[in-house]
Amino acid sequence: MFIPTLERQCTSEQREKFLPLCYDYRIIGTYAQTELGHGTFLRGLETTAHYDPNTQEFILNSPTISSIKWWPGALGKTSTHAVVLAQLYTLGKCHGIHPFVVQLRSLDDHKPLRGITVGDIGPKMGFGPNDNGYLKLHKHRIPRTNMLMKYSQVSPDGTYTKPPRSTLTYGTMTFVRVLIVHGSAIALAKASTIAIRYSAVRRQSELRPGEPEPQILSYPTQQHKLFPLLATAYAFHFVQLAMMKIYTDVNDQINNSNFSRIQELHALSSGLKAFTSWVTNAGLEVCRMSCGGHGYSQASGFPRLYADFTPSCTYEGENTVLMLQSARYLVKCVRDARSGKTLPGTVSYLSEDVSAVHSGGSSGRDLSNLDFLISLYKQRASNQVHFASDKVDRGISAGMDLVGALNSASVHLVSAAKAHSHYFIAKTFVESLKLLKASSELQNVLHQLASVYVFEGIAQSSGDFIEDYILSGSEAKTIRQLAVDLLPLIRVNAVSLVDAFSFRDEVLQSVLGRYDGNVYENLFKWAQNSPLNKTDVHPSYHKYLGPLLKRNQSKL
Ligand SMILES: CCCCCCCCCCCCCCCCCC(=O)SCCNC(=O)CCNC(=O)[C@H](O)C(C)(C)COP(=O)(O)OP(=O)(O)OC[C@H]1O[C@@H](n2cnc3c(N)ncnc32)[C@H](O)[C@@H]1OP(=O)(O)O
Ligand SMILES: Cc1cc2nc3c(=O)[nH]c(=O)nc-3n(C[C@H](O)[C@H](O)[C@H](O)COP(=O)(O)OP(=O)(O)OC[C@H]3O[C@@H](n4cnc5c(N)ncnc54)[C@H](O)[C@@H]3O)c2cc1C
Repeated sequence: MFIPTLERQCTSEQREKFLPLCYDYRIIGTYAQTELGHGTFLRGLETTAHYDPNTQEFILNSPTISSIKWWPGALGKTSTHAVVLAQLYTLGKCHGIHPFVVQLRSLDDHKPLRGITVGDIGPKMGFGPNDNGYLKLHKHRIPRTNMLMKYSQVSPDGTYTKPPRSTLTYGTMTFVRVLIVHGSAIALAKASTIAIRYSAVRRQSELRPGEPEPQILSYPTQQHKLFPLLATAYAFHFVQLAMMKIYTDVNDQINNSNFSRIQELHALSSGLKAFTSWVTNAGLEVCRMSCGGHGYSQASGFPRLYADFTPSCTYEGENTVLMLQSARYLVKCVRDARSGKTLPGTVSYLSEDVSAVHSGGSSGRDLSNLDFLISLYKQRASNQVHFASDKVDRGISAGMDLVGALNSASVHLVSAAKAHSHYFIAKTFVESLKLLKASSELQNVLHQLASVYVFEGIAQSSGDFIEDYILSGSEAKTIRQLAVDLLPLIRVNAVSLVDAFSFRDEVLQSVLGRYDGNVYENLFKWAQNSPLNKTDVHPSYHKYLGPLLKRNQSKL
């Protein structure tokens, strides 16, 4: 995050000064924004940067215990520099959060500089090798030119020039949220690879006396656990491509001072980061548990995969908060649509009248047709957004201010943002396959994946579709059955579909997911390396177990 922030927030002179140092690894940096007391509420950050026109320096301070920077990756022991987000004060006025480059450690002996106290925040659930750290600043001075001044400036006499948009400071976070969508796709693909390969190797239970124990991948329940997640990994692959394209297009516009789509990008990236990381987080656990006891071993690769992925739901914007950000924009779009404004691409459906198109219960609708089902996802999203938006309006009519009305409707706003994200993902998956240049056989297999993703997505949220009369109960039941009917067809290609992710064994880090499937031999070999097996009799025997046993034996 250090380098992308410099790339996006530096003037051209600052780029020339800082970026070569980063690219050549002459300095190592981190992004120090979060504090002990604030991670989500950025306007509440307490670190201060007071401008001293006499020396043309900023004086940085951590004025309170809660202002200590806390969590930034590699801050504790590794980084020599940081981008520090601080409240800018100049000529006695506060101008809000701004980014500053701060050197933390000497480039000679790596010792912290004067006014800098840094350290590791202690063991965490995962990311063991990463020294997430703390930073306490005490009257630490940096040159005026260390404030990143692409969008806002402080002149030598302390005069402040404000940015075209205050939220341009938040640009790096949007970029990393887009990366996290990619991270979700990768994590779920890894977990699917491990679980499906292992399920093809593992044989368990005797269905009928005398019959060989079947591969657990042959059980419909195992397929029902794993194949929708495999399909989701493929869906997220196509979504992250679409998301990155939108990000790149909007970022190019921003670089040409066209800020017209910055809100749409923020809302989409927030919703997709939250949606994909929540789904992946839950999916990793389903994959682990589908591997039985061996899934719980470090040898499976799941414990580390989960411990390292799960903070994706928290960092870079806590998921609930991001869903609320997305929903806030959707509510604004409903208002804009009602006042006749044209809505941008990813939200234009909110100005369509989808209510009459499909009333549930009419017979003869082709429930296996993906284009038709995507229109139902659209209707569900539109209904939920309008419902939540009407709740906000009713709150305001009842005398609340906008913030109060948004807060009182926030549970429904999160549901609406989830439905919006889900619609975008399902639509993107189906549309991406149409554009794919692939053999008919491959198209057929991918169509099976898209179908099971779309069917299962409705089955798992059928209440949404039934409550709004988008589907009748019997239609929802039919779609649930369509998903189950697809499972044996996907079974045929399941191992090939995870092999297609082509994770090397060294990357997958899983004995269960080995490409050669030679699990038991390698589990036994892996166990030999357990530290406890260094000696046949563990030293602790002589201190504890031995004396205990001997003492009790003497009583016999
Ligand atoms: C190539 C291979 C790749 C391989 C893939 C593998 C990748 C793996 C993943 C990557 C590694 C991940 C490592 C990351 C480690 C964690 C780093 C961190 O956590 S760092 C720390 C992360 N920390 C966080 O994320 C902190 C989360 N908190 C926040 O972002 C903010 O405090 C807030 C958004 C919640 C509120 O902000 P506040 O100032 O109170 O704003 P208001 O709510 O009052 O809304 C005012 C207006 O601003 C608007 N707007 C807001 N944001 C944006 C935006 N970004 N833009 C545009 N607009 C934005 C908003 O819509 C509204 O508009 P309107 O309605 O008025 O028109
Ligand atoms: C592994 C890891 C790495 C990290 N790396 C970095 C880094 O490199 N740099 C950096 O600056 N930070 C980093 N962070 C910090 C991270 O960005 C924050 O933890 C994150 O932004 C969430 O903020 P918080 O911890 O204050 O949670 P909080 O915001 O306190 O969230 C706690 C609860 O409050 C709820 N909540 C908060 N606000 C609202 C609201 N408005 N409406 C409804 N509910 C709300 C949330 O939904 C959540 O359930 C990292 C964190 C982790 C875990």
